[in-house]
Amino acid sequence: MNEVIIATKNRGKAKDFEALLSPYGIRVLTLFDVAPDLDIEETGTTFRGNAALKAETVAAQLGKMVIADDSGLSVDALDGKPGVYSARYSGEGATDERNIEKLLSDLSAVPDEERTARFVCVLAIAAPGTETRFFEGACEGRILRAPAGENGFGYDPIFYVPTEERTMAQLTPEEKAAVSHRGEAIRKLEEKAGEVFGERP
Ligand SMILES: O=c1[nH]c(=O)c2ncn([C@@H]3O[C@H](COP(=O)(O)OP(=O)(O)OP(=O)(O)O)[C@@H](O)[C@H]3O)c2[nH]1
Ligand SMILES: [Mg+2]
Repeated sequence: MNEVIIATKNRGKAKDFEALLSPYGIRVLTLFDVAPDLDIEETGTTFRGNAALKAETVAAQLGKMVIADDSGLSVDALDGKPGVYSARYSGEGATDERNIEKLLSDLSAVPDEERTARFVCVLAIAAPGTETRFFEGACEGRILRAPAGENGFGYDPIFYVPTEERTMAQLTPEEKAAVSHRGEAIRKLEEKAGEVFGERP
């Protein structure tokens, strides 16, 4: 297993996967490499549903094993929002910057001690003729009042990780991999690598 197809068009996620999988000598291919014209509408209402949709659509199209990641930010003071809508939170033409702006504005009246949140990641692994499998991870943190840090993507600059005493965007890719929701999900997958990918010869 030298290559893994991740059914994503999010370059930030792809970088996270590269940091997570390069230590194993695994090269990451994304939809930009294998199916650039494919746009999958995320019609699900759960991370699991959307992860399955993305992985199964691409696996069926390519006839190969494919991993998809559906993930997002769940903010307690907003009853779990933006959740599965994290990428689209600021509406049509959403960007990471606009999503951050909207979230900070929605939370402007929320006191520091009530700004708890978690990142959630569900990985789905699909292959033709097999049952799709799922691996989940989460990372607890707090939403700051202003961005800090240049690394990562999405909401990373406003997501403070108490155990690291920095935002997710202030961590190196390796540090993020060690504490992130995506890292936890990948490590759970890894424990089952033999079952998922087949035993190495
Ligand atoms: O700061 C962040 N650090 C992270 O580590 C992270 N992981 C997820 N997110 C947010 O949740 C959306 C996923 O939505 P999502 O799973 O549909 O992915 P996406 O639409 O961006 O790409 P694709 O994989 O679907 O092609 C992303 O866009 C981000 O807003 C993150 N934000
Ligand atoms: Mg998406």
